[in-house]
Amino acid sequence: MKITHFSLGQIRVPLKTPFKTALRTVEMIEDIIVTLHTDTGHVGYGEAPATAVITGDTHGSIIEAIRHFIGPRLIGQEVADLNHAVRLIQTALERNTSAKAAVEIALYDLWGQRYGAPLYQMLGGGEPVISTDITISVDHIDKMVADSLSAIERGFSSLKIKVGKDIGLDVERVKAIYAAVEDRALLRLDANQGWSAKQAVHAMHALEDAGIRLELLEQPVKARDLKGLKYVTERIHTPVMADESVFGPQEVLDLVRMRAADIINIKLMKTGGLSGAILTADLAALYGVDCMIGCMLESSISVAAAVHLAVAKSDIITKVDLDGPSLCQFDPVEGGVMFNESEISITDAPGLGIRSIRGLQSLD
Ligand SMILES: C[C@H](N)C(=O)N[C@H](CCC(=O)O)C(=O)O
Ligand SMILES: [Mg+2]
Repeated sequence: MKITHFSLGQIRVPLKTPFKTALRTVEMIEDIIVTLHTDTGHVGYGEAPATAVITGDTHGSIIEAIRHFIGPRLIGQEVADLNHAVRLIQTALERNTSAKAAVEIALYDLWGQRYGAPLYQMLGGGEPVISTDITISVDHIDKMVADSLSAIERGFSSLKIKVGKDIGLDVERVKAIYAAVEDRALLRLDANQGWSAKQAVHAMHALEDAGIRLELLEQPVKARDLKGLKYVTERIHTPVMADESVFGPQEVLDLVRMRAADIINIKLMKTGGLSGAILTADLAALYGVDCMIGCMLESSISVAAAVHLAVAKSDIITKVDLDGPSLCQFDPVEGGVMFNESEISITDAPGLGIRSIRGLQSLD
């Protein structure tokens, strides 16, 4: 099975409710889709969101990176020579992790199809069912409480509460949600870099002293502020997770050396795809650092790849934040992974199992 050509497209999927974090507000997923075609008639699909505030990737940079740097290198490559093709992708240009991730995902999709097996089996197997949390956007307190209760009614037992907008209000937000939810869901906080280290410690002490038990606090301080992250980690009881501070293996090593956080959030769009995510997870495991698998605002194309990885690495990846598809008004994918609110399951279909993508607009 050889890659003959590639094509680029875009999907637009409105969100059920605006996604609001300390970094940005988004109402629609508008991701770039890459399709790899082969001489056997098989197609592989990948997806990249333009999360400029985190990865630096824009629609323009993703298209340019794939069209002129990464895609042409894959023409004529044998899918079975996976490691060689991955190397071509990863060395095509610096950074551009979302563009690399999209192409890698499409390649791994083909790799599974080449051997007639679902991707998770190719990656080592596992129980093909996982459950995800759901994000509660930062908003007025009443709205966040209502959104949390509605998520519980939809069957979610783990809520990722976005904070980081206003320190005083954030404490009140979490207290109100905690009281309303009672013990029906586990709460995770994500400040998306919105606090200073001192503010984070102050806020978390206020919550901990009030008897509020939280599963973890994600990325309280600026991405580059590893000293600040360490300052927070050393002073609060709640485990601290690094997200924007850790893209791949290099940052895992920095984090481990400094003992700056307890957990890391692995995302395919930060690692440049599955190969980097596997390396990152294995390295974290070597140092006893717990892992979450997360996503950006992605639909069920690239999130499917993360699901396959989560299943195959469930011994290392113990926390799941793959709620992108649950935030969408509709699923643009025919086939593939089944997203049913908090429950995510994988069928026996080879690769990612994607049969077609609805509403895919060509960019060629
Ligand atoms: C969608 C996911 N639950 C999430 O919250 N991801 C964010 C970044 C998403 C974005 O801004 O596109 C995170 O973990 O920080
Ligand atoms: Mg985060």
